[in-house]
Amino acid sequence: MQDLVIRRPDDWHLHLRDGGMLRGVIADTSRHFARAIIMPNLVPPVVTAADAAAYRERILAAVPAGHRFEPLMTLYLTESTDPDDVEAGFRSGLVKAVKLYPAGATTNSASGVRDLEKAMPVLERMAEIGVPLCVHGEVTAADVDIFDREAVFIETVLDPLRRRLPDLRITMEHVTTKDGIDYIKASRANLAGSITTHHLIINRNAILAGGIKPHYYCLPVAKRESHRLALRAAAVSGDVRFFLGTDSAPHVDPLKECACGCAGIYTSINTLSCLAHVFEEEGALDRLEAFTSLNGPAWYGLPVNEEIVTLRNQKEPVRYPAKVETEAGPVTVFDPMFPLYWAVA
Ligand SMILES: NC(=O)N[C@@H](CC(=O)O)C(=O)O
Ligand SMILES: [Zn+2]
Ligand SMILES: [Zn+2]
Repeated sequence: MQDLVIRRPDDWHLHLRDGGMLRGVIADTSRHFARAIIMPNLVPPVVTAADAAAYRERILAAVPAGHRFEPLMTLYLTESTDPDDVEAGFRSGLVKAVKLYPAGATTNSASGVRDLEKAMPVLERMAEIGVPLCVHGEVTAADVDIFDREAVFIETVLDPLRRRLPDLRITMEHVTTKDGIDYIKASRANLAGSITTHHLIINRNAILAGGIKPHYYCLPVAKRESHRLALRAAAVSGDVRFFLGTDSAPHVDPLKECACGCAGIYTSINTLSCLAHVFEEEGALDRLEAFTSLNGPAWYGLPVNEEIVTLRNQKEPVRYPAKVETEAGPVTVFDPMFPLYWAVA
């Protein structure tokens, strides 16, 4: 038996939803993670600081007694977001980042930004006062191949935006390509990237080979193997610009197992076991803590957690449920397709 002791992790990209789903999934995060950047893509989205304050209260009310968990709130950027509201929310400590969803890019992104020009006043204010912009980095043009959407976003949206507002701090969330990794590595400042658990484990074969597997479908969609290897290399490198954002995104099974299944993979419950497995495979267990617990706080300007968690390498595979039952319905848990031996003690 081998133990690995790390500072308690944070999740820098998480979907908790609301109501019965929130109540059903929150414990899987708050059991292991101290904090999480909470995605604002509810229906309707979290657009104002008042919305974020109310959502934060609903999250805290759902955290089980005895768990300590701090939700880090974000605002959903729209073409009519008020710069003063963002500034007031940020200065009060409530709002940690603003999230850019290109309209139609992903789940619940219909109210996202169509014309970035319209959002320039708020982006300028954010650059001025240091509010990070989290981006879902995919273009939505129908003529761009879905596997190229991240690379095209970098070239046509992200890079021009960074040249125009070099002081804007941008988190490229759920990076899925070597293009994204290389772009972040080449940047001098003000750019970082989060990487999900599942994109370190699956490539697009998981979705498409041997039958269509909706529980491996998420956005940005998993790419070919060379990209997965680039993500792994970045995650285990210790480079401060890369950190964990699980993008754990629960949907009830009926909404995934149908003719037009929605995007999202639920990993909160077994993420740390999966990550320890990946880092062990890469001979980088000593850098797991940087990825899960150090680099994210450094980027967001927050203290690292003082609490620790112990990961224990056990003989028997870790047991976790195939589905989480919530009041909203069953949610299938990410299956890495290999047994996990690192348990959170
Ligand atoms: N990642 C996903 O596949 N889905 C997310 C949205 C997102 O992060 O793009 C969701 O809200 O379900
Ligand atoms: Zn996204
Ligand atoms: Zn997400």
